Amino acid sequence: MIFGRYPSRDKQDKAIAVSAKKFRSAVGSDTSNGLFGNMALYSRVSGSVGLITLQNPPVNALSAVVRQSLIDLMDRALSEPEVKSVVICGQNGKFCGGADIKEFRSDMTGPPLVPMIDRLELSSKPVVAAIEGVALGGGLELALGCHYRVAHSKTRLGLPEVTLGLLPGAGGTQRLPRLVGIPAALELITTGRHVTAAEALQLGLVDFVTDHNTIEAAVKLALSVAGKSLDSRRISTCKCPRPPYADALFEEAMQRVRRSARGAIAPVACVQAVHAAATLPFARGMEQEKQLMATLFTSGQARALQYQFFAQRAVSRWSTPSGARWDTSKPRPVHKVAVIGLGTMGRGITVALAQAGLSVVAVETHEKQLMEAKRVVSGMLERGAKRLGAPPALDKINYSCEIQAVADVDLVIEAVFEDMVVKKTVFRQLSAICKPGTFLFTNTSGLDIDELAAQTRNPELVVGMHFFAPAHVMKLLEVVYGRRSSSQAVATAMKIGKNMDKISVAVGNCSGFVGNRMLRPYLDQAFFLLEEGATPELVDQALEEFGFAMGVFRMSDLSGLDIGWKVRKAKEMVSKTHQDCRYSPLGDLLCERGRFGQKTGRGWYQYDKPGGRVAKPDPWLHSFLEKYRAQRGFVARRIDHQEVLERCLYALINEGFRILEDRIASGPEDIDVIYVLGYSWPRHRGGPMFYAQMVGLSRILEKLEYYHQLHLDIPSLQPCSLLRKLVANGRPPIHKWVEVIKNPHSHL
Ligand SMILES: CC/C=C\C=C\CC(=O)SCCNC(=O)CCNC(=O)[C@H](O)C(C)(C)COP(=O)(O)OP(=O)(O)OC[C@H]1O[C@@H](n2cnc3c(N)ncnc32)[C@H](O)[C@@H]1OP(=O)(O)O
Repeated sequence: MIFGRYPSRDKQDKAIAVSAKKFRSAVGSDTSNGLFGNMALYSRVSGSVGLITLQNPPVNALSAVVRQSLIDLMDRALSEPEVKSVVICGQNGKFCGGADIKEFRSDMTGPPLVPMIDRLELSSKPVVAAIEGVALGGGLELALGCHYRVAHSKTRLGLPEVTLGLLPGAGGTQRLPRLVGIPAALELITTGRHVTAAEALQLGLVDFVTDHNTIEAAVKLALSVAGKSLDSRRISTCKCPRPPYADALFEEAMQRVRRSARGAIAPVACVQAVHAAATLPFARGMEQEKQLMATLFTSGQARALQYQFFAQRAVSRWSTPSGARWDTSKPRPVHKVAVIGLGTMGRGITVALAQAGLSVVAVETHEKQLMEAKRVVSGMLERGAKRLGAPPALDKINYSCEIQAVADVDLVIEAVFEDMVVKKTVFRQLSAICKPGTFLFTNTSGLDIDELAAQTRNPELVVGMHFFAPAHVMKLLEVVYGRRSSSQAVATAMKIGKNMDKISVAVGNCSGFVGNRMLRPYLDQAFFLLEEGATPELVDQALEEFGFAMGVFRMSDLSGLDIGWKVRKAKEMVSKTHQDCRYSPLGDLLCERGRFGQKTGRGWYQYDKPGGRVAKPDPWLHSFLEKYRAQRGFVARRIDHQEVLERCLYALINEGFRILEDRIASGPEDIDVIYVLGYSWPRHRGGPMFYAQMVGLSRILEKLEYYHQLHLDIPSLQPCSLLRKLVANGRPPIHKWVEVIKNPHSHL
């Protein structure tokens, strides 16, 4: 099976995994001292080197038992007179993925990391870290407490705590700037970026990089430095290099994180902690780090970010209401894929597939458009390859004007225009042309998968793939199963998504699926607020202060008002009279006046020219809104940010509960991952469903009831029965909601 953007990585991992074992047997290690707590192994190698191997699969996280084992084994190495130096490594080719994040949810027990690392650094015998696979967070902080660091060339290193709402609280904020300097430390700690071994070497983060057996190289180094002075090797005793422009550097870093953090507090605390390293002695800097960490550790933002970390992993364990599951459904091998339609989405999908190592047949019916697509796709591949330092996968793609060219592929991704009639025609053609068993996937943002499947001979082979633009960049993929999609088709779509380096979420078939279905009531509320007296600026400001990258109107201008207009016209919403149910024609009226957003230079805002990007309030729009309100009997009133957030977000959340109730998403994590990765929901707020839990389900229910009473003609404000049920069931924590959904009589 050709799967994986990094086809050799598994092999490499396996090779590294055996290296510690092989090394021990090659040098004739003495493991008679046995295992300690099963979380770290001690052996003596090459006569005088104590080798400690962390053993906590899958990533050798520093759980309480591992920390205790490490302390015990270090004491042992120090007490054995034959041992002159120590090497620390991790089992299965992974040095250490950091602290055990699962432990953060409960009261922390076991020995704390900070004194453990301090003691390690104080050791009279040299300690060498043999770093393979990953050294992240507490794992890298452990390595920084060692006196030497040897890394395998394929290792990734970093301090990603900021992405979990924390800072590197085991001395990382104090040791890293002393080792690599303030500018690099600031960048790495505030972004959480992983660096390659080559970059780590350049920065001075590691002392030596090897392509061969890392433990062998580390032991060799340990033997050579035994007995030598460690004075200059203890990072905590080094002075933090402070460039003359340090103040400006911190000022600039603080401005940068405030601008980009969208309200997240951890990046700001990270800058403050590094500032302490630059200005205070080590011990006082550590106190500062501890204080800042204490605030972050118990914050709602940290809980939200850690929830999102696990949610992004949990979505791969998909299930459907019919009983299909990730662990019982096997994907079918796929070698050759066709993409039909090379517009913006088709091009991005082609790039993502080729980068994943798959052979692609790219089809566009008109020669001129095909050539243009080829030029653009090649450019995208070349730019991507330059970034990754790899050759571009140009030879993976064959271009064709003939749909017959797809006859022998294993899988087709149709990416033609978002129009049911056009897509149905293509599906009928595909069903006739493709070899038996070919999967037929459609890229759509909300069309009915069952209707398309009904055009084919084998509806079980049809699945929806909702890509997000740009398709080769965006991490999210909604995999949409229809009523008749086979579990193998779903499993294959999920696997292809993973190969394209995406986080795929399996969802059921309904209008708009999960993401766009929830967006509808959110957008409606924004329009209604304009009718009632708000301006686009006010609504956008409230949403951007909440943490969205862009407010709803700026986003609408960017993506183009005409897109939604076409959909509404197709659904005959524009021409229909809306009697019982409130409908705002504001978007339609703007489109009728040619105001499509940035592309026409006018939309909810004005721009200096068509294609301009800087949104400015538009006096024309304000007077248009005034006239509109007067004509339709709306009396403008003062609307504050709180109402904007409650109306827009609670309506969206309410739809999320309906989606759970309808079993379109199998759990709240699916919705939250979709919203964070696809709709710019602020990650530090976890996602809409996690946010609902943080706000309190009773409050959400109460507010929805309140607004629904005021606006009986807006059904989306009517609290859904699942929300009522959860409140009636005592507001269980988010991970227990599914029990209530599956068993409506549950009292948990
Ligand atoms: C007072 C406190 C003092 C000090 C605090 C120190 C702070 C830290 O160290 S915080 C942790 C910092 N580390 C990280 O953020 C790394 C997180 N992990 C990853 O980035 C990746 O998992 C990876 C290590 C790069 C491996 O990636 P991959 O091979 O793609 O596997 P995954 O699917 O991501 O993970 C496999 C499996 O392991 C679980 N896991 C990973 N890291 C941790 C961890 N640090 N703690 C607990 N569990 C971890 C992950 O959840 C997966 O399991 P699932 O069951 O599938 O969820």
